[in-house]
Amino acid sequence: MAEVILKDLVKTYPGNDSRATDEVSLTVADGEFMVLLGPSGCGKTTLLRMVAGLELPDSGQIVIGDRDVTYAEPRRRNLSMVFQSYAVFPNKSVADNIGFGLRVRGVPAAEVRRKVAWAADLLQLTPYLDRYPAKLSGGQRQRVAVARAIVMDADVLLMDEPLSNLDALLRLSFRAELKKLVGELGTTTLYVTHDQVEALSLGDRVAVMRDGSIVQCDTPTSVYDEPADTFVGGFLGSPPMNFLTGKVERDSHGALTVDFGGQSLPLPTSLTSYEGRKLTLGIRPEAISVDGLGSADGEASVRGTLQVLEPLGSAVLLTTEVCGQTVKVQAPASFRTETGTELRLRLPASQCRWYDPETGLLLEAR
Ligand SMILES: Nc1ncnc2c1ncn2[C@@H]1O[C@H](COP(=O)(O)OP(=O)(O)OP(=O)(O)O)[C@@H](O)[C@H]1O
Repeated sequence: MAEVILKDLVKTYPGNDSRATDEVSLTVADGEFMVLLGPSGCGKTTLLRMVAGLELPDSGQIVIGDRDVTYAEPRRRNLSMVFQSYAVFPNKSVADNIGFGLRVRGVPAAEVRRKVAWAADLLQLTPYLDRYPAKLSGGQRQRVAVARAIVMDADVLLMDEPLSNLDALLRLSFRAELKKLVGELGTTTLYVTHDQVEALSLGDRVAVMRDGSIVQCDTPTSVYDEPADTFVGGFLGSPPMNFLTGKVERDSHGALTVDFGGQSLPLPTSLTSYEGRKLTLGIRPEAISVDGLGSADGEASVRGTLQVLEPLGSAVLLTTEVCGQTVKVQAPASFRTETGTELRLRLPASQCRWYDPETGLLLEAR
């Protein structure tokens, strides 16, 4: 196990104008499960491949443990990788697949057998050790790929979308298995995904990437509850955070409010410097309560016209319109009302995040 330090990593592929990674710095603590999350093309895989030694950075530094491995060959980095494609050898049995790396390394046969049995047991593959991959399910095949990676006793485990080839149910069960396994092993892990639910469920911390940079790196709770900018708030969550832009104005009593076009909310006192300027409110669909459904008194509210009601089983999703802007609300499963109805949407101040609409950055609101 080891700490991984990435410092100012820049990578530009030949023929591309923009940088695939743009001065990315990140420290992954010893034993930490770090998820790299972001949309397609944001540079996640490039970053992982540089850590693995499969790509060399133009500049910057990679330190694993106490060694600078920036330009070290992949096999000198003591890490193992699990890729999106199962990448198991079709002509080798499960046992031979799992033990392959150890045999290449010259580990004695008895030791290989012992470690294969250990990994197979952990990943519930013992009954399949003599089978060939063609006769395994997708989930079992992916477990073989993970088993092959963990037997290597690597300092660092790198995983690139390891669950993306699995169907939804398998993905869900294997995600939980993987979380348990990596937690037990305590290996420092870098895990790439574009699936936000996977990122939130697996990561000790999540580094959210955009256009070659890390925009926010924090615990799943923090990136979800306090998105550092409107991109992160809009990327995480299904449906994502609502954004409503309004102008800071004084009402008839002289109090500063954010006016969304006929309806307003009180302005947090720390944002009075925004008088006369625009502000964007960010609020999660599940943080909004609909009038009459047990919400506390004294909360600020706006009126929203119900446009669509979608029952989702465990909740209903309401699409409402507030001053010409769309606001999604997650209401209890039993909630029913006609479209066109005007609803009172309560927005607890503790759940409201405020952003500068020009920079998209989170503002400290008190
Ligand atoms: N071998 C390559 N040659 C040229 N450009 C590349 C190469 N690999 C990646 N890129 C470009 O670098 C940028 C980052 O790609 P990368 O694969 O790291 O993104 P990603 O976030 O992992 O995306 P995905 O989720 O789609 O795999 C993209 O613009 C991509 O087109």
